[in-house]
Amino acid sequence: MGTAAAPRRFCRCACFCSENLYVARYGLHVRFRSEQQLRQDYEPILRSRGCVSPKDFQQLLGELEQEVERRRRLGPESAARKALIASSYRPVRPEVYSLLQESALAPEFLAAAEYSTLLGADLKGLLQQLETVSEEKRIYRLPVFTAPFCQALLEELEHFEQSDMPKGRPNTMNNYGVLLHELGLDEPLVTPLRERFLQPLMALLYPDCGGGWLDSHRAFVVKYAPGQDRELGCHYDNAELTLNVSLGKTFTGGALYFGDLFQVPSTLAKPLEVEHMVGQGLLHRGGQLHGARPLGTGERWNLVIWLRASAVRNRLCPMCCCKPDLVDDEGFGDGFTREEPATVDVCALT
Ligand SMILES: O=C(O)CCC(=O)C(=O)O
Ligand SMILES: [Fe+2]
Repeated sequence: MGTAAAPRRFCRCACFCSENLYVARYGLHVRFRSEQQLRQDYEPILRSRGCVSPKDFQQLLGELEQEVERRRRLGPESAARKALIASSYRPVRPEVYSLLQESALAPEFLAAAEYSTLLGADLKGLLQQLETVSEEKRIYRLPVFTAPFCQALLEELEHFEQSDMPKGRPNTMNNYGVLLHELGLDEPLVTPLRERFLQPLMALLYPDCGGGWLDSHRAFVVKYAPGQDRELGCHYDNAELTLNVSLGKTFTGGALYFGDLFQVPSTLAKPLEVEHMVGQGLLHRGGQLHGARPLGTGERWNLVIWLRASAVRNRLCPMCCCKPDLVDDEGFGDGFTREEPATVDVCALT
């Protein structure tokens, strides 16, 4: 008789509360453990970016302390929002909450995923089904959803955005947007998309970055509009791999730019500019430095899926670049696990 496998517990790395804190005013990511450490590590660069007076520094310190506190509370607060949304939010497009159907996916995406599952499929063959945006940076593009599905998802996200429901924000760099798991879209939409379609594709495209070992994700929508967020600073994702799908609406500007991998010391002197194409998704390595140029006109909504492989990140946390210091977390946490993923699910065979 088979016993249902216990749901896996995911963790985050303790560095979440001390590393990579974003200070928008000075366009800087900092490590923050104490005032003394902050001064020691960042005084010259902060000064060069306009943090000059003692008052400036005290203000920065206060903001960092607040950000650390916010990060500490994030897990439980997110779970509470999710529960409230599940009990009292009324979707406008309920069909996007039903289990992902192939009819929601672009034929090109289906074909590429299907090809990837074939015995004997190889990278060369798969590349014939995708657009190579940059061979050197290993950035690829392909249509992901059908136009009607994009439209339905966008309507639903906008309806939620305008509702009075509490909203968690994607990250410290985006103040607008939606976390898909809080909305209840992980189970019907993002997890099946990852497991059935993205996994085989990523296994061929990025076998060396955990593409064949994806076991969790963090999915969110970023929104850029006049008077709201308009651009995104240069960063790398807390993910092994990323899918970024342009959902619309109509807009100008907002192109993505890509530099080198964050581990490579470089100056971002000649980044690669990549325009969005509505309905299409870009695939890139999470560690590839990137950002978004300012929006010109209109509104830009993108679905971003940070794909994670515990087998890779358990060895080295991409945020602190050390062996992760594991802390139990809600849901997928930050994709770390205490055990390695099993190659064979023995439980399911008993
Ligand atoms: O603005 C975008 O489309 C990129 C978003 C992004 O890179 C991120 O949220 O990690
Ligand atoms: Fe990103």
